[in-house]
Amino acid sequence: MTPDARNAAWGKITSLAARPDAGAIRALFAADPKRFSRFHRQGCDILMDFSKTSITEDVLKALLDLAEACQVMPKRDAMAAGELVNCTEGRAVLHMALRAPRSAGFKAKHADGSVEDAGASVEETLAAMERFTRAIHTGDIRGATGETFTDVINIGIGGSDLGPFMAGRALWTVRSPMRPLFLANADAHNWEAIRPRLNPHRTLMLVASKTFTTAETMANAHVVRGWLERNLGEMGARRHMAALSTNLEATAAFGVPSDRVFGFRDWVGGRFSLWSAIGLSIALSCGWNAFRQLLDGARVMDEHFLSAAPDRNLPLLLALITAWHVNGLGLKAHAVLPYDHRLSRFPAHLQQLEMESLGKRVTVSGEPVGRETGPVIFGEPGTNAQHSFMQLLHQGTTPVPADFVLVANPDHPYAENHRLLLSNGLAQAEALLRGRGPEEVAAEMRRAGKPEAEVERLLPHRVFPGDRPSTTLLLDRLDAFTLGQLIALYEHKVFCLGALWDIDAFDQWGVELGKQLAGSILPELAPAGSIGEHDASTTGLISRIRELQALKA
Ligand SMILES: O=P(O)(O)OC[C@H]1O[C@](O)(CO)[C@@H](O)[C@@H]1O
Repeated sequence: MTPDARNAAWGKITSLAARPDAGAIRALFAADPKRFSRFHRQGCDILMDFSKTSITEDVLKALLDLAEACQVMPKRDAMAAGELVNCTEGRAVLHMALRAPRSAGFKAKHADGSVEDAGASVEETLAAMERFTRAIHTGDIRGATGETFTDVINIGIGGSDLGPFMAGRALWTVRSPMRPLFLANADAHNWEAIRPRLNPHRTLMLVASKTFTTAETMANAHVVRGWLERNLGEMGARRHMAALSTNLEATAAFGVPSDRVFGFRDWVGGRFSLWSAIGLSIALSCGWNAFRQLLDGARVMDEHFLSAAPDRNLPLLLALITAWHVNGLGLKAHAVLPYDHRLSRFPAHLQQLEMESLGKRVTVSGEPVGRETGPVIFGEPGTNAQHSFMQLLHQGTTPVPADFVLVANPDHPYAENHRLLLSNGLAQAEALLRGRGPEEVAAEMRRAGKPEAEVERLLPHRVFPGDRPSTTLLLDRLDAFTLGQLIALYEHKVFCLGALWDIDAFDQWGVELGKQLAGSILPELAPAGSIGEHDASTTGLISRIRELQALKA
């Protein structure tokens, strides 16, 4: 497809979105009693209902034409073929290989022209992870003082924390084999809050870092290693360590025994790495079988993504809905609302997955994108979200599209609570759609006996505009298998958006400058450090922090 075809396809989206009724969702329901059946799809174990968006048959067709013009599916195939789709870093992108059997034949191409059998290293690492996990659980591997391990602390940040934390929280139950703890923040208050809950004799420390150079992770790793050494001695502490990394030299230099290092390859991006060795905390805390099922769930979503027709392809459709909202309707934020408390870290995971991937302003060839890219992603589990930011979604000036994740069957016996939860999730989506007009509000106030002056005064405040879009993902149950599907669905959505916008969704240059500047500011915060050249605000704040610290000293 030529750039002209792409521009024409984008132009079609713009013109459909410019129609005066483009955002009128209620009218679409009124005109079409079959709207739900027309605009929901089932893929694997996930039902996706996008009937509560303003997408019509015309819009859907234009969006699918856009996907074709932007060559989303050929780009998908290039990713699966191990091409260097992360072009700015010259890397293949093969998180799909992490959950595929070796027979799937994933091959990673490298910038030097060599080709790697991706499945081989995946198979080897998974086997090592399984042996280690099982040996820890049976007590064949014990701590320095002969006690079994009860707690696993994952020390990592970004993709080396958010994915495992999210999945671990979703799958862990009181019957699970080990208790997981996560140490991410450079702020040692994080460690101070965790430390009293840990017994050094029974704690296994995982240093999770793709690069093994991330400042926060290495600072925390030194702190926790120091704590273990004080309690168990230097050699004893080594028996409590493992590393999850691509940087084997650095893990050795840190003192992690080589049989405790679980590697992965550079074709695994940090925010896509929970399926790799980075997921070891999930296996240890929730059990090997749970981790395996998580991978299997992701694999079935991969197969769906790789084979389903565009019109039935859940990740592509989810991406196209976002493109409609962002590029058609100009909506620049997006809420994620899982109505399942086990998914409470899912929005945090998606914040990184989506915003680190899609927060880009130039195309793969370095030209300005020329249109909006990744929206701001935020979220909270329902019903907590309702008592937090939902006010803005209902009555704020700009619509914020939302994804509701509902789970039909819980894993607890409190059926009443679950009905309450689901009724709220459904009601929020319904309220966003239907709103509440002035007649309805006035009638209700009059029925409640409010004086006419009061009705008039409060009416504008109590009206809900409605026509606010949402998409609902409905799962029968949440377990490792369906969670794997859900996470992979969003990973592939991100890929499709990257392909539509022609950006590199797999690099993250935007995080570099802050890291470098922190490196120069660090010595300047020391009492005797000299302050270098900064803007006046930064200089003023550094001076003031030093003054405040001097007063305390
Ligand atoms: O696993 P590492 O190398 O410590 O990196 C942690 C995180 O830092 C980033 O590179 C930038 O924030 C993320 O992409 C990554 O997930």
